[in-house]
Amino acid sequence: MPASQSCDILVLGSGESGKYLAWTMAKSGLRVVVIERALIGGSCPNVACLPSKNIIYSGHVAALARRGAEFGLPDGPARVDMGAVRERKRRMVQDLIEVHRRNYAASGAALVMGEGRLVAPRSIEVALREGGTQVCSGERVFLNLGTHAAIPAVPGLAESQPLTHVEALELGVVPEHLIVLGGGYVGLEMAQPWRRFGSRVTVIEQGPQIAGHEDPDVAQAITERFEAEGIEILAGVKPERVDGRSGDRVDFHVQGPAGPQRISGSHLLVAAGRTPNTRGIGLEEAGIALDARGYVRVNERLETTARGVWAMGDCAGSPQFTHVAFDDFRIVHANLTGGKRTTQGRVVPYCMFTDPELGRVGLDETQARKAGVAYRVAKIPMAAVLRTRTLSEPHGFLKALVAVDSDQLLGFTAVGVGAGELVAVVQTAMLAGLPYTALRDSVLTHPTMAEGLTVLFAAAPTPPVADSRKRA
Ligand SMILES: Cc1cc2nc3c(=O)[nH]c(=O)nc-3n(C[C@H](O)[C@H](O)[C@H](O)COP(=O)(O)OP(=O)(O)OC[C@H]3O[C@@H](n4cnc5c(N)ncnc54)[C@H](O)[C@@H]3O)c2cc1C
Ligand SMILES: NC(=O)c1ccc[n+]([C@@H]2O[C@H](COP(=O)([O-])OP(=O)(O)OC[C@H]3O[C@@H](n4cnc5c(N)ncnc54)[C@H](O)[C@@H]3O)[C@@H](O)[C@H]2O)c1
Repeated sequence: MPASQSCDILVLGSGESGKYLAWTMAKSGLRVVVIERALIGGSCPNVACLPSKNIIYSGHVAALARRGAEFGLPDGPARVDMGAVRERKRRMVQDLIEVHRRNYAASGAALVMGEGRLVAPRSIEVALREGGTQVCSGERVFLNLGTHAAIPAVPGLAESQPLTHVEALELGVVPEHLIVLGGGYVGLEMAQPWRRFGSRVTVIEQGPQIAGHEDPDVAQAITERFEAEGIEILAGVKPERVDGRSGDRVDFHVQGPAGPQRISGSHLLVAAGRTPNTRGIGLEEAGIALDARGYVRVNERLETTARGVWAMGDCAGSPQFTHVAFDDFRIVHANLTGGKRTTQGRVVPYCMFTDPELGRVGLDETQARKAGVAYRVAKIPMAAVLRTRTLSEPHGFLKALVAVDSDQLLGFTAVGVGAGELVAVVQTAMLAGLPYTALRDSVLTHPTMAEGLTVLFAAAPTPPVADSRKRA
């Protein structure tokens, strides 16, 4: 390997945006180099979305097995073999890595394994994994650095060597009592499978509710289901101190509404937000400005403050979803090839893969009120969607916000089975500019979850009905 090499396109980080840019540009004939320190393909296939959904599904199967008698089968085995659960996940991850390797080979993009550090705006020194260093320079440089789990400044927390999602997804044992710090996406998605594998689980959340970015009825529906499974939720508590070591014994001291409280567990998982991987790698020295939270400062075309340098995905402060990181790639690619795309106004749906799932697109009530947008609400319980009766999964609700002075769809929230798939249906209608009545009046297949949208939108109050409207 040469001690230095130059190329047309130099990508630091092989995450979702970086790898697609690399493969696409290499296929168009450009010389492309990608520098990656550890995760071929980035977080999503290795340590985040896909392995977590794999483990979550094992938890789902365990929960169903325990409900076997309800479905006319003898009770399933109570014991879960965590080694086998982990093995299924590892096989999937390994297969995905192979798919990535093949994509690199087929595209012609070079993958250099090592830790990169900017030594000039468009030059990166790589501490190679195999030993030694190499300097790579690019005509254009693309940062796709991602984030890692933040460790809040709670006394004793770092010393307790808590698990993050990375280590939790590699657990080969069922913790006796898992304490989860943070009741957001990662905390909630990770709390439930371990409960289903047999752990006692306690979630500690400093905000007044779990799923803090959602309407209170969403948080309430998820809390009810979690508590029904025996997950203990402590919301609105202030973490004060941690004693002990995760994997052995941990004493978590919090200040709650009823006074001080100690939660003792065997393992501690931190799921309290993310920190960008931008520090200590020469970005600011190379003229690439960071914002106050350490994310790379970019404009709506994802250009950084240094000429010829772009940032994409989580590290650029984009909404932290793989589908957004992918769209960041599309925006940059479009602009490099004569198009004019920006991050402005894009519709970003998401799904939290708890059971019940939470799917959302557009505004919820809290956001609409805050933005001063007048709306009417259609809301039905999931039990009104007949498909949920066939599945014995009647929990949750569907809720849509529709404009007061038109039939425009403003937003949609689904809590329940299949929520993530339902969101795509409403999102498509929103992107097409369809009125809500188009979904209400469609002939949708019976009995599907999507059919529930006809029931939901039939429940939308028709203006003018003064007392069924809500105004900001
Ligand atoms: C547990 C968990 C579950 C999630 N589930 C979902 C989900 O279901 N759906 C969803 O849409 N989103 C999910 N997310 C969010 C999603 O994983 C991220 O938004 C997405 O992976 C970000 O992609 P990215 O390309 O920005 O960064 P990443 O995929 O993190 O890629 C950055 C890459 O840069 C490399 N790197 C960093 N610094 C250097 C350096 N100095 N030198 C060399 N290489 C470097 C890293 O090793 C990494 O491979 C989840 C996140 C977590 C933590
Ligand atoms: N299904 C998905 O799409 C999915 C899944 C996982 C993660 N993600 C992405 O990853 C991002 C990060 O997820 P996350 O769960 O780490 O962050 P988050 O922001 O979603 O949740 C963190 C939670 O921890 C709480 N918290 C922070 N500090 C605390 C403290 N000291 N004590 C108690 N509680 C504290 C916050 O109030 C918040 O509720 C998400 O915002 C999301 O974009 C997406």
